Amino acid sequence: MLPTEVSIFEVGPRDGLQNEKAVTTAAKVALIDQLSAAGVKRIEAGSFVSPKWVPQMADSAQVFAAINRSPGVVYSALTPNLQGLELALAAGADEVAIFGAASESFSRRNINCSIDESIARFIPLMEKAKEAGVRVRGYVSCVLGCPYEGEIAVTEVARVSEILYKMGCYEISLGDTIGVGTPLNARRMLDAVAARVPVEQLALHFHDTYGQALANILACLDTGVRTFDASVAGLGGCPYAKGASGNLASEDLVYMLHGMGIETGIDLAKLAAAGNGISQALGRPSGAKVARATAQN
Ligand SMILES: CC(C)(COP(=O)([O-])OP(=O)([O-])OC[C@H]1O[C@@H](n2cnc3c(N)ncnc32)[C@H](O)[C@@H]1OP(=O)([O-])[O-])[C@@H](O)C(=O)NCCC(=O)NCCSC(=O)C[C@@](C)(O)CC(=O)[O-]
Repeated sequence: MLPTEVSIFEVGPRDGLQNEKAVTTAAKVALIDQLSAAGVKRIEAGSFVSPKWVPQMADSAQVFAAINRSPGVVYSALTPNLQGLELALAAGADEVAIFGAASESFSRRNINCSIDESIARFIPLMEKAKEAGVRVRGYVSCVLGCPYEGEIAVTEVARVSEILYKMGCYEISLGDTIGVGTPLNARRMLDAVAARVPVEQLALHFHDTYGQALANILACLDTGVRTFDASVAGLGGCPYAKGASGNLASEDLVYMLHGMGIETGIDLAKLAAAGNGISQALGRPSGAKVARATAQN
């Protein structure tokens, strides 16, 4: 059965802007404030990773300090280790996200350790987050393919997802990091993970490299999954995934869902304005088809 409402997890300020060189802190803050004003309730506002690895996110504490916190909005931060969690807590993040992978090669390139080592690193983070009363989301990258290893077994995706879930992550976001998935294999992957983690605790995170992200979501909509990650203006990619392009544009996802009678709580015109604003700051047109369509009218 199709849902009547879903939750959109906005990753543009983090997943999108982690790849952009010249974005000011003020532009990041303006984007986040426009997103909350558009009715977005879950916003990944930054990450507390090594500034040597991702200098674009080095001002995340300043971003958290400057945003105009809207009641009912959860402002989240990406954290790879205990050090990141402590910085995120000091900055006032409402929740954090750990990130692992279903590919050994990607794990090494992205966080400089094996999958097993990453899990060991997450244990003290999970304990400290629990103590602090902060919820933890878990990402699994490369669920439909890896830039270094190619195809990834769904059994490995399900294994890593189940470990993160059992460690206490309240939600597991399944990332098609390089956007190579197509609808039938996206559905097969989700079914395999949902056999080991309750489907209501899963989220889908599709990059749109080959223009398949909406089709993939459509193929998975009747499974019971209720959370979809997307990035305003289609910003995104991963600095450690060669060839990764932007995420699915939030505007295009909201357009499709509203057209199907599925509520998101988001005002599409305001969301598109937020996407246009950050695209202007980046000096290029928005990657959202909705933005292009409405600009022509
Ligand atoms: C994990 C590490 C830190 C390991 O990096 P490392 O070099 O192995 O770490 P280390 O523990 O040896 O520390 C080295 C230095 O980093 C510092 N450091 C250590 N941790 C932190 C921290 N949290 N915050 C700030 N500084 C930190 C630490 O203090 C030390 O500083 P130094 O003594 O050299 O001056 C590094 O590899 C890293 O930061 N990686 C992050 C890469 C990243 O952010 N990738 C993009 C996000 S993932 C993604 O986009 C995919 C996703 C989530 O969207 C889903 C999908 O699409 O698939």
